[in-house]
Amino acid sequence: METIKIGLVGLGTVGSGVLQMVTQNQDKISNITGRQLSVKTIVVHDINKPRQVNTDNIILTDDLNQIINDPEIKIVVEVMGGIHPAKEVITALLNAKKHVVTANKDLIASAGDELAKIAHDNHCDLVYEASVAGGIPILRTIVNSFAADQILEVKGIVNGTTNYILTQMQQKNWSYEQALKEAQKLGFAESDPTNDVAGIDAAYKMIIPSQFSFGTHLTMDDMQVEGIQNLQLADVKQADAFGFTIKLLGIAKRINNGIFADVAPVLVAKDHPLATINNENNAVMVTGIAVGETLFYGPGAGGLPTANSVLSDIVSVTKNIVLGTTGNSFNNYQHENDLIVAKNAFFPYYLSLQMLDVPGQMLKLTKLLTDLDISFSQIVQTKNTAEYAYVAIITHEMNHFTIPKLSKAIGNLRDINLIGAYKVIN
Ligand SMILES: NC(=O)C1=CN([C@@H]2O[C@H](COP(=O)(O)OP(=O)(O)OC[C@H]3O[C@@H](n4cnc5c(N)ncnc54)[C@H](OP(=O)(O)O)[C@@H]3O)[C@@H](O)[C@H]2O)C=CC1
Ligand SMILES: N[C@@H](CC=O)C(=O)O
Repeated sequence: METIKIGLVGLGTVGSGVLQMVTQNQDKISNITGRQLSVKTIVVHDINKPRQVNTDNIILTDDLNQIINDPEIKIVVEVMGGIHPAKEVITALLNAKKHVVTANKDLIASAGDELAKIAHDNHCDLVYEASVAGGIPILRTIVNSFAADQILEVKGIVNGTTNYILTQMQQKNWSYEQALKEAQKLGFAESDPTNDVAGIDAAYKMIIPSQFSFGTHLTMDDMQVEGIQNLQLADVKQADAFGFTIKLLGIAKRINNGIFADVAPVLVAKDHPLATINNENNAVMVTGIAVGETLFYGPGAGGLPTANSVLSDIVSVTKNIVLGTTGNSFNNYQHENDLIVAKNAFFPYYLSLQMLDVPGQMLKLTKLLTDLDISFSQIVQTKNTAEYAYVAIITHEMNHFTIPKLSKAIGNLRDINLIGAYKVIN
């Protein structure tokens, strides 16, 4: 049987999982594709670093040219991460007529269109199933299974690290720092976890299925992005008392002819399926006009789950090589949407405030809310410190542009502070 040689760029959490899966699943892969696959060369940053996987009979190098100039290597997996030099690496690989599989959401969200054109011009495949929600096969599902339906909304938990942290904080009372450290040890977090906790990793990921779903390329500037770094344990507990679990959610929804997209902590009703997604697991809910609500669940991070998505891409590229059908875009749907439609987005909100505990304060607060047309269904006031009270409110549906107005109005006061303002999903 003919063998297709593979190159890897990166041998960390995901690269090691890919090497392990290619080695251990030979029989099934060759049965399906009619080709043997074997990893020939791996490019890493530091060739002297001890490795947790067996690299016997594999060339381990820090020189990308050993892949670029090797005509035997047809498919290259980029799992080094980051935007630079990954962009230059993938460009060079495509120009050298290598098919590329990547798990790099930062890069695909930022420069996916440009790289797809380079791939097309070189008759090469560029595929990236693992870039969104790790082990959940969501992108190919949207391409194939939602090909004819009109997608109205894609929302979900698409960052494993933050979901792991929130779960440990909620269920085990771990501190934020303790939970983050463990997520790093387990290989879920990015090498610099800032993007995870600040919601940026989730925003990069939301850009990709949004493009597949709505045909419109969002950029980071089209989205409001808020992470979990400022989330207070008091709000986690109060949300729980109100009957909600706080999750970092990405939401992209069609409103009239436009798209609303953001990433932020959201209070999710405890009986909503997304509230039950714990640890590093992710879930993506896709709502189509014809099909209604669908939910895709699985591990969103980790070596082997992510490697499984990479392997599904490798198998698909291999089939294309065998059939002579390489060079087609992963996603073909293009559609003009107005991106600035967010003014029509309405949600109930959870507001938490700290205010000086003196007579007349509650009246002052409710007047301030009324002036902004904010009405509410639940309000709780508890003693916080000797001087201050903590107030938590669930509002009726309101325009999300009201939040900056509220923040500004409260910012002018000395005796009331807005601590948190999070959307609520029932
Ligand atoms: N970890 C996860 O659960 C998931 C990760 N991803 C994505 O997969 C990609 C890889 O992530 P992960 O495996 O966690 O990352 P790691 O940090 O564990 O591994 C990165 C690898 O890339 C190598 N590398 C870094 N810079 C260079 C360079 N300039 N030249 C050559 N090699 C380089 C490193 O080499 P060395 O070992 O010598 O330091 C290392 O082997 C990222 O895009 C990430 O966002 C996607 C889904 C899930
Ligand atoms: N750091 C990411 C890894 C997968 O994309 C996450 O935690 O989800």
